[in-house]
Amino acid sequence: MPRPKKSFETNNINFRESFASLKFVPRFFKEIRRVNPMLFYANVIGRILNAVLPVVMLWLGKLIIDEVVAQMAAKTKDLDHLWILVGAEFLLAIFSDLLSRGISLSDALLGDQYSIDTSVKIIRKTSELNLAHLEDSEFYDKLERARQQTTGRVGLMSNILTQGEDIIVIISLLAGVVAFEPWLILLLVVSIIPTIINEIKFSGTSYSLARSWTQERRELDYLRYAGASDVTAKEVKLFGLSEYLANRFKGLSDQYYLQSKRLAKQRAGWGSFFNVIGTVAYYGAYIFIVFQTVAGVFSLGDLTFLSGSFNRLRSKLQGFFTRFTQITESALYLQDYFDFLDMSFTEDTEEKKLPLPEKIQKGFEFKNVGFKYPKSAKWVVRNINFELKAGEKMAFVGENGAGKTTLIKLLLRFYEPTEGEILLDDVSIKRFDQAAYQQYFGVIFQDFVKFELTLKENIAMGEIDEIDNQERIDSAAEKSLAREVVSDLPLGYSQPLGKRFKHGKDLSGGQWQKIAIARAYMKDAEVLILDEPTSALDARAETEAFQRFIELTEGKTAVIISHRFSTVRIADRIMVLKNGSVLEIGTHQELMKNDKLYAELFRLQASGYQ
Ligand SMILES: Nc1ncnc2c1ncn2[C@@H]1O[C@H](COP(=O)(O)OP(=O)(O)OP(=O)(O)O)[C@@H](O)[C@H]1O
Repeated sequence: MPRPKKSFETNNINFRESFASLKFVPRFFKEIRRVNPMLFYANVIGRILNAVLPVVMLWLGKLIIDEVVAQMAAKTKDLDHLWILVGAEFLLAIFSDLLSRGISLSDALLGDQYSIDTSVKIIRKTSELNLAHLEDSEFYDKLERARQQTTGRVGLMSNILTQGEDIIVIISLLAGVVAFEPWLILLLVVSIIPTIINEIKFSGTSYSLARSWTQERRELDYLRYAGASDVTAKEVKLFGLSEYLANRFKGLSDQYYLQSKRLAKQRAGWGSFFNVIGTVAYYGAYIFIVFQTVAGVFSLGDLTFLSGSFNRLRSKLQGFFTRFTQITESALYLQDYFDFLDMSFTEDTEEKKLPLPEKIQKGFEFKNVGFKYPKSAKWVVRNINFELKAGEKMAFVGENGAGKTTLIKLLLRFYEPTEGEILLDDVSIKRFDQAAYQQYFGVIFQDFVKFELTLKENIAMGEIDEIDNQERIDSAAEKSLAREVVSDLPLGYSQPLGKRFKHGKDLSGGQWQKIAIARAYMKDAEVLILDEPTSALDARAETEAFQRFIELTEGKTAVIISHRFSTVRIADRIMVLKNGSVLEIGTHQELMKNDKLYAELFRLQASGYQ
């Protein structure tokens, strides 16, 4: 389906809004200073020194020329003073060069450290989010904007510091010019006004364009990934999707390119026009200075000092305003970043949190639980009533989309029920601290993560603090049948998994699952949840894995979701879900006797094996 043409003008940011974003700059600098205080202060001091150098150099230049002219006219020449001046200028030139290099170096180092710091902050913040955020596309846009510009923020730092430096340069040059000829300031103002108008005109436009395209940019990233990644390569090749994906990518990028080009052309066009006006004003001033020199009011040294100062002032002021727009624009990204860091994910209940029971006494109870996903009007589950008793092994079965995983997400407090409540030992689970409560569970989801790290790390992810506890890792691998995977691999536990990195080895679906199950055993959790963890195991391995699971989790509470009835029947009780409601619940024998959906599905599967 062709995508409608997109315009960004509707949400264009104006100058006032751009200006307001500057309020984030102090916080930004506090963060940079915290990253490396020594380097930061060295940078600032270096810049202050660097700022006074231009006017000192110009002044020295003027003194040298005046001295040369005086010596030319003198009968007996005495060049000592002149050489001192030239020597001083020479030393200053070397110092200035070293200083500039030192500043660039510290900019780069500070920038690198700051960008590491922000990336770490973003990763940490993302872990505070709940699932509702992570499944919300608007939220992703925010995250994308916060993540973007990590390097842009580094540019922002040096831009702001340069701006401060330039303010000192401008003040010192202005003081010099005013001391000679206050009149010139008027011409200076005239020469600079066009630049200001130009900058105000375009302020915020690039940011607005980028912002209005956040979602599309994510789409472009995705298309790039879908078209060129090891994960999708098989299907892209077999179904011949490469052209389709490339064209879709190109179509969307071209739209962005065209808008961006239009903006760049407008900017360049107006910029050149205003610059011509500025140059005319500058030459007006220059002619004035030349006339005054010819008339004998100014010396030759004054001429070089004034024309040099005026020219520098003009370019510094122009740079000041252009940079100002760049700064406000980057500060808008800064706002996105701080907005993201400041997002509050704490629950709004003020009630004091209760301590979790050390051992579950009674178990969990779902009381009239109903749930709709955020922004969805559909009840995914409703009127759910059941108990998951302490120490019980319960299986959830039901057709695709019946709501099994959703119940698990509610039990884990990834979402709050829309109606009803869930109790743990007769206390609403909302009363416990969320993070502590979630630590209670060891969970393997059907879409568990295949970390492209070493095999050992993949198992240890279940309880990462125990990564050096080889005994525990061995035992988890033993219990989950992952031992044989370890011994099959040339590097054993140190084997990098996946194909992304050097020496990486990919595993079969079943081998990955065994490792994921080991992760669950790694954690000595009160409650274990396995959401279709054995779907890729062969029949023998699956039966063995489940038998072990039941034996090894003796006394623990567990929920298993599976579509294989031969497995499910081992559970203490089975809950059958249909269209978001509990259809029946009981032991295998009870449900067979009931002769409803469970019995029907069981027989259907059993007949398939005959
Ligand atoms: N994040 C979500 N946002 C909106 N709807 C969702 C979301 N996740 C699941 N659903 C919907 O909720 C319903 C139940 O999904 P759920 O994953 O709980 O089913 P399931 O019984 O585990 O299915 P399966 O056996 O296929 O894994 C489905 O109709 C699905 O479309």
